[in-house]
Amino acid sequence: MDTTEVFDELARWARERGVELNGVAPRSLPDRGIGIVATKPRKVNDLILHVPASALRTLDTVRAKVKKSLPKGTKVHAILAADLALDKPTSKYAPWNAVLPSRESVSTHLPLAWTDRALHRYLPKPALALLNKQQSKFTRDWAAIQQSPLATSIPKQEDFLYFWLLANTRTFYHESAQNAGLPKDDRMVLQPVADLFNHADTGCEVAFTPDGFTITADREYAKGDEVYICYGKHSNDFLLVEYGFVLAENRWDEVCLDDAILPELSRQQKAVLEERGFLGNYVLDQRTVCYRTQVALRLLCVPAGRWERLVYEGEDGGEAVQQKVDRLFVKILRKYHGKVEETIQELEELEDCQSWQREVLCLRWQQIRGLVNQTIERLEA
Ligand SMILES: C[S@@+](CC[C@H](N)C(=O)[O-])C[C@H]1O[C@@H](n2cnc3c(N)ncnc32)[C@H](O)[C@@H]1O
Repeated sequence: MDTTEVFDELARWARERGVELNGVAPRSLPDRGIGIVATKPRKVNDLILHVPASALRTLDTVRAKVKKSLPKGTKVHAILAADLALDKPTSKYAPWNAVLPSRESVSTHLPLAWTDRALHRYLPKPALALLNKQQSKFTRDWAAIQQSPLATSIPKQEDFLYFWLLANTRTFYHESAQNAGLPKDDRMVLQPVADLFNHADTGCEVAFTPDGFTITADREYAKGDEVYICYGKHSNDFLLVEYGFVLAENRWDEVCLDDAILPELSRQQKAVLEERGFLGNYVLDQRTVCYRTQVALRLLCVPAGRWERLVYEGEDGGEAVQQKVDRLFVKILRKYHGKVEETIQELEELEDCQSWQREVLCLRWQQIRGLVNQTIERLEA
């Protein structure tokens, strides 16, 4: 079957299960696999997709054998991944499975699956922290599989990782009578066709009731336009680790400045900040420098006693302190800019990695450099 036939077959199969696609259809798109495109003009508030609860893949649709085999307390994420892994080509989900991204695509794009783990050291600090959390969850879930009778059916870790990452990138949060008693992070479901929408920082409205999901147009779409949803107000570090891409334009993006500011602080200053709950997690976005950063910079600019008054009595220290803080901040940002440049250069010279991985890491650091530059210019204006 060619791709058009595969998409037509999916749409037919989905409609048979009560899914309504109104003037949208899946298409292959450059650099982002499959996406959803308007097949006729769409107006604001048009209902473009409805997926009834009966068409969802949930804990309740998982084969009894899978559920029974896994230890009590296994996360729904792992259960769905195991169920996907055990699907045969003749599965009733075959037309849906036919549009899943390939193993190669997943292992190229998602950092947890990168075979060259040395590349992880080029992830910005928040991305690396997220990756480490993801790794712990995967290790826990893989241990559950290995302890169970499913270990013989899913013997290879890389196979389970592929399906685990599919579940990670394609599930939606859903509340129903069936999952009401479960922890929030276990209320995960897979839904056909809706899982083909790509992400933008603003997108169509996704809503659910116990009866299913609806996706409604957030604006007008011309025939041929790609229709996006927004997976959440995510930074590019988050998108890179959780979904394997970064956006060129992302109004929710932010940059962590810990590697710029922490080296400027003495051990004693770090202890003071730690005690007061202000050590680390310094963040810059397109418009603002976070309050935590302002607090840390003030400690570098005024005597400790005055700093206490500034922080605890809500004084900002006036124009004179702010100017001192801004001058110091520019100096710190310039130094950090140099480090970012070095990272970009190192990445550009990397040879033993896939070009996409080098490019996405370079792009991320170029975005960080851009935000740092923009802030220097704003402070100096
Ligand atoms: C829920 S799926 C969306 C459908 C997916 N494109 C596919 O081919 O099946 C999420 C995945 O789509 C890709 N994706 C979503 N939005 C993207 C975007 N704006 N740019 C590039 N890739 C995107 C990422 O690979 C992500 O992990």
